[in-house]
Amino acid sequence: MDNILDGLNTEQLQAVTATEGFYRVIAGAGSGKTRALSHRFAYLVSEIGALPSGILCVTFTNKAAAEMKKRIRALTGDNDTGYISTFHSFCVSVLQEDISAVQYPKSFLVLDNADIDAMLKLIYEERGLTLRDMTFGKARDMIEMRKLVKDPEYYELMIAMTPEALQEKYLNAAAADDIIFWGYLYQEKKCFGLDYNDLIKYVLHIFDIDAAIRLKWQQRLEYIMIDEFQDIDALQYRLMRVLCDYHKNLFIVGDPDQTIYTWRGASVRYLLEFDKEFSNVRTIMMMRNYRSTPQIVAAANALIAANKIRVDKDLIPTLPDGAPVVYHHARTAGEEALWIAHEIKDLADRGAPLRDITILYRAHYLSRTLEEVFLREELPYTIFSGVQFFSRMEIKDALSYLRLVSLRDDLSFLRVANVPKRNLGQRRMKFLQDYAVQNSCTLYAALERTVDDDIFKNTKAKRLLALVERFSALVSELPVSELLSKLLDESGYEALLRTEGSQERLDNLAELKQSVHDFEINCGEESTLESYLAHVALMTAGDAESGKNAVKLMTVHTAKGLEFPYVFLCGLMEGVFPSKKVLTREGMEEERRLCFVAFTRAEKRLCLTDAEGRNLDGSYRYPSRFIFNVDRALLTYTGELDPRLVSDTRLMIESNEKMLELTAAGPSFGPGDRVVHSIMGSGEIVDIDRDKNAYLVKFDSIPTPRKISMRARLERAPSQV
Ligand SMILES: Nc1ncnc2c1ncn2[C@@H]1O[C@H](COP(=O)(O)OP(=O)(O)OP(=O)(O)O)[C@@H](O)[C@H]1O
Repeated sequence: MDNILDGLNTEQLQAVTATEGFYRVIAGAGSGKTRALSHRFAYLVSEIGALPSGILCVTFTNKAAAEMKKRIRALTGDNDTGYISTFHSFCVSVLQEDISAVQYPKSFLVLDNADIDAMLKLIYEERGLTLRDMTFGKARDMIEMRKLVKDPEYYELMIAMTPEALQEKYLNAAAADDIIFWGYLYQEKKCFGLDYNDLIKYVLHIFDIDAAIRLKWQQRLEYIMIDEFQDIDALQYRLMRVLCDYHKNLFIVGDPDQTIYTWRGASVRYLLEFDKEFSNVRTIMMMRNYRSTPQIVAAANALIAANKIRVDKDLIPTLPDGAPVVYHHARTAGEEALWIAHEIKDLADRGAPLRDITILYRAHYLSRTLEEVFLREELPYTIFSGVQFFSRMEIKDALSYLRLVSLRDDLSFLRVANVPKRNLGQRRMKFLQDYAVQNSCTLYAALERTVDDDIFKNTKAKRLLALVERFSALVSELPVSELLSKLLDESGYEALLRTEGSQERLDNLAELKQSVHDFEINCGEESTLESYLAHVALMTAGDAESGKNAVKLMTVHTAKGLEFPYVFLCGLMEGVFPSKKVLTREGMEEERRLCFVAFTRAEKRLCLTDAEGRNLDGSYRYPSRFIFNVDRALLTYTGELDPRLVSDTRLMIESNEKMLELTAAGPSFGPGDRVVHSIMGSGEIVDIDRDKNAYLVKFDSIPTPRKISMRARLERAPSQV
C-alpha cells in the first residue's frame, strides 16, 4: 500500500481513498489529477480488492488511456487493467458483446474518416456529385450535424430499415444534402458500419430497449471514473448517467479553465452543476501545480484571469524558481522560425535532449514555415498532428488486408484488391460493381461467382481469393500479430514497398506490428482479430509515437493532457491565435482557455513568439491580445516593440472587444419575429446563425432571405411592440 499512497498530497490522498459515492475533483492544470486517477484505480484494486473488470476509467484520448494503463500496471503489477478507455472505445466493447440486440453482427465495422471518404467517393461517383457541390470535409460535417442536431433519431431508421429500403431513399433523394446523407446511411448499413456518432447512439439505444443488457452493464461497472470532465458532451453525459445508476459510484475530474471543445458540443455546465444533479456530492479542489516553474504558473494565472465567465481560482506553484517566460516579436514568419531554431540549438548545446522540446501552434498550416527552416538548419523534428499515423496509406492498406480477411467488405476490397497490381483495374472493378448491384452482394462475393468469366483471364483474381480463404481459416489459429506479418508477406504488399524503396513506409509497418503486439499484451484472451479491428479504427494522432530524438511539433488541441520540459508557443498573432473565426465573447474565452492549456504544458521554460506580416485575407498581423493579457513584469521581451505597433494593436483589440461585447447579449429576436431595418424595410426573422452572429431575414421587398449581422440596427415591428 505504501507505494500507492506515497507522494500524494492531502487532496490527492482524499481523492484516492474516497471510494464510495459521488465525487467531483476540480483540479487546476498540472495539479496531479492524472496521478490521482491512476492511484485511485490502483487503490481500488490492491486495497479494496475490486476487480479491474468492474472499473471503468474514461480518458479523453487513446493515448491518455495507454498512459494510464502503463501507470496502473506499474502500481499494481497486474496486467489486467479493465476498461480504461475513451467513451468511444468503451462503446465498441459494449457493442461487441451486445450489438445483436439491434440485429447487427458482432463483426460490425468501426468507420474512420478515411472509410467515410471512401463511401462518399462511391456516392459522388454514382450520383454525379463533385467536390464543388460539397467537399468531403464539409460532407462529413453535414452528416455529423444531421445525426446530432437535425435528425437525432436517425439511428432508429438505420436500424429498422433494410439496406434496400435505405437505398431507395437514397435513389429518390434530389438535394445534394439528402443524397449524401441517405447514400451514406445506405453504405453504412450495407457493411454494418458505424461511425463515431453511431457508436454512442447505438449503445444508448440498446440500453433503452433492453433493460437486461442495461442492468448487466450497470452491475458490472462498480466504479466509474471520468477524466477531463469539463469537455464532456450531452450524449456522453447521458451514457455516464445510465452506467452509474446502479452502484452510484462516480468520480469525476475536470478543470473548467481547460474547456476547449465547446465547438464540438462539450459543456462545462456538467462539471459545474454536478453537485445539483447528484445527491451528496463531495467536491475536492486541487490547485497546487507540480508541473511548471512559478514564472510559468504566474503567466498562466494572469492570462486566464482575463476571462470573465469563470470561477476565480489561481494555480499555486510548488516548484523552485526557473527561467523567465520569454516573448519574442519577429518581423516575418521566417525570422520567427529562425529565432526558434537558434534557441533550440542553444538549449541542445546546453544539454537539453531534442525530444524534450515541443513547439505548439493554433493551426496545422503554421508548421510549414517552421518545417522549411528546420530542414535548412538540419534540426530533426516530428509532426504530431499532421497526417495521422493510422490514416497513412501503408497503415490503411495493411489494416484493409486484415479487414478483408475478417469481413470481406467492399471498402477493404476496393482498397487492396489491386495493391500490389493483380490486373484488377478500373474496367474489371466496374464489372464487379455492376454485378454486385444487380445481385445485391458484396464485391468479394461478386468476384467469387464470376472469377471464371473471360474478363478475369490474365489476372491474379484467383490468387487473391485463395489468399483470403487461406487466411480466413487461420484467423482462429494465429495471434493477430502473426497473421498480419504473414499476410503482408504472402500478399506481396511488403515486397511492393521494398521495391518502391520507401524506408519510412516500411518503418511505419514495423511500428504497426509493434502496436498489434502491444494490443495483444494488453487484452490477453480478448485480443481477437475482430476486437483489434474495432479498436484500431478509434486510434488517432500520436497513438503510435516514435521515441526518436526530435523536436515535437503539434497543435494545442493535440497537446491537451500532455507535458513537456521546453515549450515554444508560436504564431501568437491576432487572427491566428485568437483565430479570426472567433465572433463571440464566449468564443474568445474558449480561445483564451486554449492558450492557457498551451502555457500550462510547459515544465521548465516557456517562450512565446509572433511575427508581423499579413494574414491570408490580406489584413495586417498584430501581436495577440493574449500576450498583453499577461502583465509586462511577468514576461521578458527580447526587444522593445515599436510604440506605433503597440498603439495600433491596442486600438484594433479594443474595437474588436467592443464588437464581442455587443454579441454577448445574444440575439434579441427569434424565428418568426417581425422586424424593421432602417434601410431594407420590414421583414421576418427566418433563422439565427450563432456561428456568424447573424439573422437570416426575409425582407418583404426582396424575394430571397438575407443574412444580416446582429450588429445591424433592427427594430421590432410596431404591431409586436
Ligand atoms: N503530489 C505530487 N508530488 C509531486 N509531483 C506531483 C504530485 N502530483 C503530481 N505530480 C507531478 O505533476 C505533474 C502533473 O501531474 P498530472 O499530469 O497528473 O496533472 P494533471 O492535473 O492531469 O494536468 P493537466 O490537467 O494540466 O493535463 C506530473 O509530472 C506529476 O508527476
